[in-house]
Parts: sequence; structure tokens; C-alpha cells
Amino acid sequence: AHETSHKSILLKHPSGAEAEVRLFGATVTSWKVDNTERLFVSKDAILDGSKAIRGGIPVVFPIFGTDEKIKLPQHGFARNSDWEYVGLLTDNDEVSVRFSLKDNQLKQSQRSAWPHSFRLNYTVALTEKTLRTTLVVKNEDEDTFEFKTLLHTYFQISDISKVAVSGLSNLTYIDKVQNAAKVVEENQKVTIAGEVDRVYANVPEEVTIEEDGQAKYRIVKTGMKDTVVWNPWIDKAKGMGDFGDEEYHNMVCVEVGSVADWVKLGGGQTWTGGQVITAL
Ligand SMILES: O=P(O)(O)OC[C@H]1O[C@H](O)[C@H](O)[C@@H](O)[C@@H]1O
Repeated sequence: AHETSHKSILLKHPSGAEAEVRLFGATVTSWKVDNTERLFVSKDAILDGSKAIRGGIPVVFPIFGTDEKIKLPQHGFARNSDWEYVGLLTDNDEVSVRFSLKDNQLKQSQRSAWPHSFRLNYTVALTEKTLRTTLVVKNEDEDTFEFKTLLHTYFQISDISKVAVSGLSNLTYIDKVQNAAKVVEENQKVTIAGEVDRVYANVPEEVTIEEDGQAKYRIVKTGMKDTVVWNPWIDKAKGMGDFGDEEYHNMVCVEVGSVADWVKLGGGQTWTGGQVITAL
């Protein structure tokens, strides 16, 4: 299985925009607009399929974090599974690639931890300035199952002290740095001057990441209820073997997902969620 983890698909758009997606975890590991890399991948990221890639856009499914009842590694199995390449598509101005992950592709330990029949279809689509990542979850069981899912996007920035995230004001967030306290966001713009790890619930569809007062990325989510803002800062950065001690200066994670509550999906039903990110 490891040999496929090195396989990647390079999407090229006529405008020159590019995206690279690895079969391992269906992880987008590069997104270039105007010849500039817009995603952060750690220089120490492990790319041999032995653990989830530290950067790009890992797909988090069927759990977010860990769960005392569901014995899966943190953030579930999707980001460290070998997905199947389904095909490439050019439709109007979009160049896209599709991957799938089915329950019978999982390791036995994963299937027994989350014993449901399912199929995931994941599309990565490129236009000149946008990257769209859409996940479709199909419940192929008779019975309802529930899951949490999130697109763990690492945005490339040049200086975390100049970053502001707008579109989150007046929302309630769970602050993982304050023992999961519920806090109302009173700032128009969220800035980062220390470890930040927050799950904002019921977030409007559009959030913007600014740097030095300039809007750099726009994130428009569909079907996803929540948005996580994460920066590990100094101590957590030192504690991650696959993340450089100083790299927290150059990334911010703004992660669209449905993670505050479980998504319930009836037998035979499908669920769709995703994001369109724009390089501004
Ligand atoms: O190290 P990982 O399993 O990739 O998790 C990295 C981070 O993911 C999310 O952002 C969570 O909110 C954080 O609590 C976690 O530290």
C-alpha cells in the first residue's frame, strides 16, 4: 500500500495555476497561483505514508480529535489511508480530480473501530484563482451512522503576527486552550499572539484571512457548520516532530468542518460538504 502513498496527481489550469494531490489521504500538498505556493507543508512533513501529512489539506473523517468510544487515531482514518484515483475532469473553467475511499479499503482495525459501510468521494477542482475541495459521504448501510468531518487547511502566510481572520465576530467558540471553555468572539478580527485552538460553531459561509491589512485568502464553505482556527505557537511547535520549531510563524489553519456535533446520515443517504478557497 505504501507505494501508492508516493503517487500524486498534478492538476494544471490553463492560467498556470497548479495543485498537487497525493493519493495518500487525498491530501492536497500544493496549490500554486501566480507561481506562488499558497498552502503550507512543513519541511519536516513525513511523506512516506507512515503518518498523516503535516500540511496542505488533510481530510479529517469520521472523527475530529479523539473519541473515547471510537478507537481511531486522532482525526480518523481518511487522512492516512490510500485513496483510489477515480479520474480527471475538465468542466467549463474547472480542472478537477476525483478520489474515493470505501470501507473495504480500510485496515481491519479501522473497520472494527468504525464498523459502517460507506463511500467517500472527494473532488479537488482548480480555476485560475480558486481551489475547491468537496467531500461526498455515502452511507451504504441500512442503518443511520454519524460522523464528524473537517478539511484541515494549512494556509501559507509570511508572518503570523500580521494575520487577522475576519468573519467570526459575535460567534461562540470552544476554546481548546482554555479547557474547552465557551467564549463569545468580541473581536471583529481574530489575531494570533499565542497558541490558538478554537472551534467556532455555526459560522457564516465566508471567512477571510488577512495579512498586514490585506485580504489574502477567502474561504467560502458549503454544508460545513463550523470553523476551527489553529496555530500551535512555540511549545506545541517544538512538541511536533514533523513540524519545524519556527514554522508557526508561517502558517495558520482555518479549517471548515462539521465537528461541534455529529452529522447523522441515514442508510443510503449522501451528505456533501466543502469549501472554495480563493487566493486574493
Ligand atoms: O497533530 P494533528 O493530529 O494533525 O492535529 C493538529 C491540530 O488539529 C486541529 O487543528 C485541532 O483543533 C488541534 O487541537 C490539533 O492539534
